[in-house]
Amino acid sequence: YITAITANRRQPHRQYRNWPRCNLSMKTKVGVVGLPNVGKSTLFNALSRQSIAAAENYPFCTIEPNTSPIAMPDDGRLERLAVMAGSRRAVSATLELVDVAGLVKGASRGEGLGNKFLATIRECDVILHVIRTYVDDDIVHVHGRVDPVGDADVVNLELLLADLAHVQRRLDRRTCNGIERDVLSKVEECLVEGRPARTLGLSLEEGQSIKSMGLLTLKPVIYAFNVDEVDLLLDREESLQRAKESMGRIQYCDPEKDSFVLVSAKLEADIGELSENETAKYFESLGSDGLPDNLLSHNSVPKLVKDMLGLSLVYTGPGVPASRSQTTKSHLLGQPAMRAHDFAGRLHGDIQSGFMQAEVIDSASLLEGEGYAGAKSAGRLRTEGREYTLQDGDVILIKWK
Ligand SMILES: Nc1ncnc2c1ncn2[C@@H]1O[C@H](COP(=O)(O)OP(=O)(O)OP(=O)(O)O)[C@@H](O)[C@H]1O
Ligand SMILES: [Mg+2]
Repeated sequence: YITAITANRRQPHRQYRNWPRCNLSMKTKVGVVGLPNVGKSTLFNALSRQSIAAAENYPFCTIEPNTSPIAMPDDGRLERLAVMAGSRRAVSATLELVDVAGLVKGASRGEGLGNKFLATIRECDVILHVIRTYVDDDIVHVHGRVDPVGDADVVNLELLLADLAHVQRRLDRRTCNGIERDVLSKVEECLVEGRPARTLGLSLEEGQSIKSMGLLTLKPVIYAFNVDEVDLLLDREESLQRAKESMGRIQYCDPEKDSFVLVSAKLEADIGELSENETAKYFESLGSDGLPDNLLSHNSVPKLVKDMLGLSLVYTGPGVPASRSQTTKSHLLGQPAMRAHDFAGRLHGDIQSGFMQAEVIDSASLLEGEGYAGAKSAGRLRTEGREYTLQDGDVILIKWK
């Protein structure tokens, strides 16, 4: 194996490790959220490059959440490193995508599928908020009109109200004391003013004290503007401007941290079913010569998630089991980046306890040169100790006894 791993610092407590009924999945989850029938399942299928989720033209098509792993794109580094290392398999780091049921006005009070799907979003680490901007009279819009900013406001307000109710319920309890009470009071004030909790910029300690609440408005948000295929292909600049302008008008958001991406879920779903030849013809019929790679959602969205969460890809191998190639949550807690010694623990307890030193080189310079042995004889490998902080794209070989 050669494996790409996103760094984490924590292991579940030994006592819980094999406890089947406890959800201790440490994968980073991306929740696809939005009004009914806006294209969430279509985008989910495009991102997972499979047709897992039913995506039909009627609201509440999705009820039970669908989940699928999505690979972290890395500009082909993993594949090239695997060839260089002569690995039989290359295992990419993944994120877990969760396709949630549509949300409607009043969801925080239990309307629509209400609380059930809110619980699903609580378990996610990032929200991918799908907004319909394409116009198609045949596709039902629950409000009967296409209104990206209005739609986003409805969803954001529901998330905010759900958090407010959740926080107030907790504050009513006598067991809520000390730092937890202080932080929740601060959050309550912020929510009452119509600002999501993430605008507070809580410290690490403050964040930890209310972590178990799984507050929805504390999660980073990426807005996915689901545009018409022609707009994406031929009017990209204009669509981008329109999306930027909409971002400026969305309420109950964090104008500084929230980010956005343009997608055309329908276009990607369509081309996913065509052969290469048919795809070329399809683009020709739309007056375009193709879709640049960086516009495909499975390239753009995970990259954005990676940047927003500050995840880093680290390569290791051989001998590391594929199951270790998981993207984990601990980065999200704002902890300092991972050190070589923590990383060794991620691979195996014995490797951590026997840690001697690490040989490190960044993948770009390794791929430029003549293989690992070549890099070593040219003196380009660094020897680092246990305190070394891993950088994005590092290739690391840990020596242990
Ligand atoms: N960019 C687009 N242009 C045109 N049609 C689209 C686009 N994206 C999605 N659609 C269509 O919208 C319809 C609804 O899509 P989908 O089922 O993915 O929505 P959803 O948000 O998952 O709905 P629900 O909340 O009911 O599960 C489908 O018929 C799909 O083909
Ligand atoms: Mg759906």
